[in-house]
Amino acid sequence: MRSDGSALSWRRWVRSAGFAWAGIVHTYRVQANFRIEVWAGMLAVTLTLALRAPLAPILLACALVLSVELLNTALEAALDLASPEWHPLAKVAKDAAAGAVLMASVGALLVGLAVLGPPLLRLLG
Ligand SMILES: Nc1ncnc2c1ncn2[C@@H]1O[C@H](COP(=O)(O)OP(=O)(O)OP(=O)(O)O)[C@@H](O)[C@H]1O
Repeated sequence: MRSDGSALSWRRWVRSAGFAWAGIVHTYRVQANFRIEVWAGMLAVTLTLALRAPLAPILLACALVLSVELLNTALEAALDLASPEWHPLAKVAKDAAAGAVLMASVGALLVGLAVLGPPLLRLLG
C-alpha cells in the first residue's frame, strides 16, 4: 500500500518535472533575453570555477535571474491571453514584471563583480 503511494507520487513528480522542463525549453526558444541569460550564467559559472572563487553566490544569482525571466514569460503569456487589447492594467503588470527582471539582472551583475572582480584583478595585475 505504502510502496504504491510512493510510486504514484514519484511518477507524478516526474510528470510535473516534464511540464516544468517544457516551460524552460519553450522560453529558451522564444525569448532571446533568456538565451542570453543562460549563456551569461554558464560563462559566469565557468569563470568562477577557473578562478576558484565562491560558487554559491554566482549560482544563486543565476538561478534568480533565470527564475524571474521564466515568471516574466509566464505573465506575458497569461496577459496576452487575458488582455490581447491594450489595457492600462496590462501595461502596469508587464512593466512591473520587466522591472523585476531588470532588478534581478542588475543584482546578479553586482554579485558577479563583487565575487569575480578581486580574483580577476589579482590575475591581471
Ligand atoms: N496588452 C497590453 N496593454 C498595455 N500595454 C501593453 C500590452 N502589451 C504590451 N504592452 C506594453 O508594451 C511593453 C512591451 O510588451 P511586450 O509584451 O512586447 O513585452 P516584451 O518584453 O517586449 O516582449 P517579448 O519578451 O515577447 O519581446 C510592455 O512592457 C507594456 O508597456
